[in-house]
Amino acid sequence: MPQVTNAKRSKLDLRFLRRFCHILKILFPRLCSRSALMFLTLLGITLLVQLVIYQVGLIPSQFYQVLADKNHDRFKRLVTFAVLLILINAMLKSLDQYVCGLLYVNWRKSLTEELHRAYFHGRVYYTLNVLRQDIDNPDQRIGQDVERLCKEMSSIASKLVISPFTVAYYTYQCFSSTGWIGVGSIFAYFLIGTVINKMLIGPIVPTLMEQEKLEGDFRFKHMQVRVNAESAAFYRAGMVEHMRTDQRLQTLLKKQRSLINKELWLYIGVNTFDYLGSILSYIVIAIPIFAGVYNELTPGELSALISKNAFVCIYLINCFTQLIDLSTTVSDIAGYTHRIGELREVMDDISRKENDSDPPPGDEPQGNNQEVCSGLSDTAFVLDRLSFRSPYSEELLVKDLSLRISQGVHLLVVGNTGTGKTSLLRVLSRLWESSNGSVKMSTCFGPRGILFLPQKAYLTDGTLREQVIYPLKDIYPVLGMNSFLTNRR
Ligand SMILES: Nc1ncnc2c1ncn2[C@@H]1O[C@H](COP(=O)(O)OP(=O)(O)OP(=O)(O)O)[C@@H](O)[C@H]1O
Repeated sequence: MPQVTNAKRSKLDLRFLRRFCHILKILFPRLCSRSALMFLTLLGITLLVQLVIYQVGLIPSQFYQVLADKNHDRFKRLVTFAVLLILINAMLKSLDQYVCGLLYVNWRKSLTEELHRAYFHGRVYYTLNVLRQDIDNPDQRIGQDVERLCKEMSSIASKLVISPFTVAYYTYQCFSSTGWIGVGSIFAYFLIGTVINKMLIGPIVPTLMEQEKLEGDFRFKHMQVRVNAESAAFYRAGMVEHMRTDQRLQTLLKKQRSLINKELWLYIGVNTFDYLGSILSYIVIAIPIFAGVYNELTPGELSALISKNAFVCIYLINCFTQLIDLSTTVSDIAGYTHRIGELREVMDDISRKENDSDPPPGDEPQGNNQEVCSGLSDTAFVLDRLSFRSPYSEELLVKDLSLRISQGVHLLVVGNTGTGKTSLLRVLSRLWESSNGSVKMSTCFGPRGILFLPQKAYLTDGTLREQVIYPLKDIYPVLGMNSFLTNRR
């Protein structure tokens, strides 16, 4: 199987950016879409949170001053003000989490619906699940990977959206307090941290993608047992199914361990960066103090100033460390983006090929030669020197078959198992392409034309009525079926 875990495909590279931008276009279809409005609301709330946080951050320095002056009245007013700010902060942060939740649901809806549109278009779901082997677990990608991507993105949305503003504001504040040396050293520190983290994320993204594939394989095994529980029970196959399911679990756990091992280095990088950052803030503040810039201040004023400067420097470093802390989330997002991007690309490719080989809409289907369905007709199919083989095999199953299939004429196809009886129906219904010759379909698919009954009965969800009229959504206005092709032997 061509590996989707191909390292070339799964890095934080241009391909990732292209795929991510494509997903963003789906999440924000228009400038005034619901998601865009929610995003703007989030931006507003996060800006307010930052304003309040700034005020809260200045309170300790005011406490130093008030306590040094032993001013009782100002102390009481300051306590009331601090409690009020904390209450506002708590409310705004809760609102921020609430909007993030709504954004997540909205994004998941948009992305899943878009993937569904491509998946159920024409015969894409068949080709993807049965004939294409270059994409693993499409169901998991649509069901789980989309969910996780949207969750991770919404969890970092507010941090990312606010970071340009906070970085700009606290850079200015830090510059006013510590000058170029402070700001320069903090920026250099962030740059080094980013480069190291980018290097540490590198090996994680492909491993995460492999782990997601194995996760899908494991779930698929359980689904297989669930769907075929009765058949397995007739065989008394519990033991073998147990062994095979455990095997998939072991492979998955092995990959998870390897991922955790690789993540250890990233965690070490992130945590070292966090704690070194807190020391850096004091070094930055110490420089002007040792240089004698604040020599004329009283001890009380100096404590208040150190507290205020420490707050702005620590906050600027904190803005950067928060961005670096997002490394693990970014590596997850990159993995999911690649998996969803691959699925979209393969589905688009299948759709394009189907559109190229199918007749234009309105003209019902045909084989390779694109002849037009001419409505109701006595003849269903005309096969002219038709040859076909199974996918991935060079050996012809049927060679030069010429045949007319008409209404009222019974036709029995016989042959040993595996000789291509069902495959003939696959070619007639355009699930498989023919190798040579042509199939002319003179009537249409559906209750007024041709209906294929699959070899294995498919009972879908829904009422009995819905089962009977399947695959129609509603009863056809006038029932008139020209012909049925049944695959019963
Ligand atoms: N999805 C597939 N991908 C690749 N090869 C396939 C696929 N489905 C069937 N084949 C192969 O095509 C050949 C013909 O299979 P087909 O199902 O048409 O046989 P059949 O005559 O209908 O057999 P049976 O009577 O057992 O249903 C077989 O060798 C089978 O392995």
